Amino acid sequence: MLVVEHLTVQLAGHRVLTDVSLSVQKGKMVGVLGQNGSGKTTLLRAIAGDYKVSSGSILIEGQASQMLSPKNRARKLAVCMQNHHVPLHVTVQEAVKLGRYPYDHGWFSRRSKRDDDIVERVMRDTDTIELANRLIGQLSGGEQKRVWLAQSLAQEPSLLLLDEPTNHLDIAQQVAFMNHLHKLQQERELTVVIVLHDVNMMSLYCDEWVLLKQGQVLGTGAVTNLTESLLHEAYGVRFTESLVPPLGKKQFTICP
Ligand SMILES: Nc1ncnc2c1ncn2[C@@H]1O[C@H](COP(=O)(O)OP(=O)(O)OP(=O)(O)O)[C@@H](O)[C@H]1O
Repeated sequence: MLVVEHLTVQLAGHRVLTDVSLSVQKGKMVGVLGQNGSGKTTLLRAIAGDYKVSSGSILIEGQASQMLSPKNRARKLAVCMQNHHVPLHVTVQEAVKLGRYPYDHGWFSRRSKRDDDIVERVMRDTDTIELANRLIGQLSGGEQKRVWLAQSLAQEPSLLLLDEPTNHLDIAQQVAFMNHLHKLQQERELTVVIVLHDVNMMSLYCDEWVLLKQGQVLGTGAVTNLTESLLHEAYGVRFTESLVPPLGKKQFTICP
């Protein structure tokens, strides 16, 4: 579904990503990990077509990302970055409707019944329907994040790129957000690439991981293959790993 091969990206004359390769199958959720400045956001932005690629290739459903028109790209992939633009004065419903822009035709295009149905459906799926008439500026951080997820889903993407979507959320809100995302991923066979700082959250919800260090891939694989020694190599911090029996998932404890 997504294939990145030997990707190198330079920004302001500095090489930020070097020879990055990864491939993500349809319907899988991949967690991108790594220290601050290791290149996680740059990788997402390069996949989203925001950055020029110095060398290598990015294929989305077999098509070169760079060759897609902005509207075509927006029908295939939706992006929710850390610094998501927040129009505080619009209602939740208006904000979600903006997600239908890839399907507009011309300047004065009218929204169809299908557009309205999709907006309603994604608002139900993300538990934002009750907030429909509230102003964005009056929502909590967690509620706002669910609205951005709804807006992204309104694009009907097959690929969703999320940059630290649970940042600044309390534990309950983090779990609620990840549960929503996981359910949607399963139900719609959504492919998700998600940047997370929380290794344990990644292990609980993702199918695979990619670990970056100084713009290069230190390792990648199924969640069960992530090890304390790789994490130590990436972060310089010691971890001990344990298996949570009912879930069959690894969790990592920091050893200061
Ligand atoms: N537009 C830019 N121009 C020049 N350098 C940039 C630009 N954006 C990022 N960088 C540099 O590229 C490197 C990787 O940045 P990036 O934001 O991708 O890291 P990150 O892993 O997402 O970090 P964080 O966890 O702090 O969000 C950093 O050294 C950063 O300073």
